[in-house]
Amino acid sequence: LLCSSAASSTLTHGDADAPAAQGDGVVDVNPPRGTRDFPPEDMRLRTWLFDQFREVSRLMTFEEVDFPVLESEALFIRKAGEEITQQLYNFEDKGGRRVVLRPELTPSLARLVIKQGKSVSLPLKWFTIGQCWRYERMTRGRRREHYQWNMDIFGMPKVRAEAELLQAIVLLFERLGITSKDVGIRVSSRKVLQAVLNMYSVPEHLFAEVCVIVDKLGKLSRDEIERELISTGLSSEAVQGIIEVLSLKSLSKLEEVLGSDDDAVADLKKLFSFAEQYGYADWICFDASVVRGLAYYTGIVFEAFDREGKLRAICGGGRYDKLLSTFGSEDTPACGFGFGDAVIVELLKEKGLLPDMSRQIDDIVFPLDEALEGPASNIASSLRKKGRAVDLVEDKRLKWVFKHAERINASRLILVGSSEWERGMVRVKILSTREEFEVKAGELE
Ligand SMILES: OCc1cccc(Br)n1
Repeated sequence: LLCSSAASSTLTHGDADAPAAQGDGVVDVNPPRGTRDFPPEDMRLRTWLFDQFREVSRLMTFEEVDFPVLESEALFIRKAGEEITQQLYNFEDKGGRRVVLRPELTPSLARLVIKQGKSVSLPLKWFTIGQCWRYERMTRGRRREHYQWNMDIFGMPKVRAEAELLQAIVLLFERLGITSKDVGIRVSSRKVLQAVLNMYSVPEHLFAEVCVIVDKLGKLSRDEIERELISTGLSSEAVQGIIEVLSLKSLSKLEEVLGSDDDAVADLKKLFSFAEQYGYADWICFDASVVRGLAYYTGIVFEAFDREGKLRAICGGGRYDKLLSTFGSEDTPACGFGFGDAVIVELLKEKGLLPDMSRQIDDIVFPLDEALEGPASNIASSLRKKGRAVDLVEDKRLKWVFKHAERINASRLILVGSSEWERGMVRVKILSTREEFEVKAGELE
């Protein structure tokens, strides 16, 4: 199929059913820009990572849910200027419906909670792992898709929910061999910002927009942030007050500014005391500058970062008690996080923690001549029914079979040869010890 003259990554096509040709009749075999293929070795790594996500979800007794990658655009139309809503992978389907490839999972989770209505009892602890999309001008060459593990708790109004979610994140990191020396989790509350805006009588409807701007602290210059805040109509005193409070890194300082009976202070003190009991206090730190970039957060917010500061946020989340009413439903307290599949792999590479992802199988069954292909099928079949992963090989020279066994880390090589078969036997080679012996075919396990 490969066109001899074209580069190896292109295909020619002869027949009418072949994919539409581009340019001079060759199809680009690369996936669409900003997206990834997962050939076997990459897929083994991804499966391993997702298995860790699932195991932590099991330990935390979260139930897995799923929903379509395709969602109604209406679920993501928000006016706060978030990057995520400005890069919607949106289009009109053949029925004239406005749809999107979802950019995040929380709105779908919320939609499903609303749909389930009274049929579910609270609190709900749900998780999902799903591909999310954004259409970003490829100027920065960034990816347009990634997979996210989301853990969300509905119907738990107190900071117990945040404490549970933080434990899930720490359990995950520890399973991957990452320590609190490698990663920290910055924790704050949007109620801090709410308190400051109240001090300056900033109208409620500006809250989400101000959060989205303040989330760019550290990404944009302070002047740029101040300009954007002023452009929303905030006074320069309010802007200075926001910047000053959000630079606080100590909870006691925050208490001095906001007072002990402030909601944010009470929530955070409770959360940090829980952290001591859970045993993950050395992972978390108060940082008032954390607001996260999603408009719907209303309370505690958090994000995990690599302490060397080389990477983007590893995961992040927070409380969103008012999201459901934006979909016309009764509000239900809610809290969750998203954990992407890309930054964590960059971190594991940095730390030399990528697991060995080479193939491993149990047995290779190989008939030494054509007349024994039938018995070889029988042997392979019975071993598979006993739970052995069997690669049935034929039409190959024995030298190739030994190389193949090494390549795919087979534990045993089972040779079906005519002299042994006449006596009802097969020859077994244990590849790790080179041990070799005959076994009755019917007694192979
Ligand atoms: O984290 C924002 C985001 C959303 C969808 C796809 C990708 Br890649 N990144």
